[in-house]
Amino acid sequence: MSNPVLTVEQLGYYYGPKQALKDVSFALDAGQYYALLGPNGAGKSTLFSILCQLLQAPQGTITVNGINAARQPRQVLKQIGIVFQQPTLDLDLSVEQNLAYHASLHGLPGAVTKQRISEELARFDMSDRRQDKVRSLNGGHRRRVEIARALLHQPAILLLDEATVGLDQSTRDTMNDHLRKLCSESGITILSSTHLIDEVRPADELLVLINGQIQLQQRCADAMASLQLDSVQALYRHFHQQGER
Ligand SMILES: Nc1ncnc2c1ncn2[C@@H]1O[C@H](COP(=O)(O)OP(=O)(O)OP(=O)(O)O)[C@@H](O)[C@H]1O
Repeated sequence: MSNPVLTVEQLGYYYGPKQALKDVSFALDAGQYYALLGPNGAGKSTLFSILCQLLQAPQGTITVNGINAARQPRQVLKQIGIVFQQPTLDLDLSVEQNLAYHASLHGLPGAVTKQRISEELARFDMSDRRQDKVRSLNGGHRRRVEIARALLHQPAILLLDEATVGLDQSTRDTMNDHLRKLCSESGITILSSTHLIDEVRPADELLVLINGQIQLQQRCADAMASLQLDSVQALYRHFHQQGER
């Protein structure tokens, strides 16, 4: 039987009269890469803001590793790492200082912090940039540091909100390779939102969110096969047209 790391049930959210999420339900398994695909305005950022407790949903239930987020919010936050759409590193601090600050917010002791920083920077091939100011890094390397930072407290789930926006194609490809490897090697679950169809790979688990509603949760290749569609683009078009109706 599957034992989901994250369960979302019947989530709803409104901005005034505008309903941004409607009856959103899904479950994520450990060690999988999930692509959350949806056009601008679909509700991806709203969903992420609720998952990391920046917004409170008036409807629905979120459970992480069996812990109810409404009842034990801090316990759940410890299980979640997030990289926001907008960069949030301090450009005038070094890579290490940025990471150490995050570790202190999570209450990690000094020795553990040093070791985790070494491990995460090594994972992203960034060890030699540890003492450099973030300002001196290119966009792709800054993103790597943000992802390393989000992993320092060893969350079960990593949320990436359009994390590859603004990066060139080859940097995006490298980043996407890194992220899939992270899931298979470390057992972490990644939920990565994007409106870029070419970021989704046939082996990914796919969640399609349109107009605040989940239209599909299935392995991308399986969904293509069952609908007899020959590309991720065609699959997305299919659900986009359905969502517009
Ligand atoms: N603060 C807000 N006040 C009013 N409406 C909002 C607010 N934030 C988002 N919305 C609306 O809620 C809906 C969902 O927005 P959201 O930003 O979650 O979508 P998204 O899929 O993340 O889009 P994008 O890819 O453009 O970031 C949209 O219709 C948006 O206009």
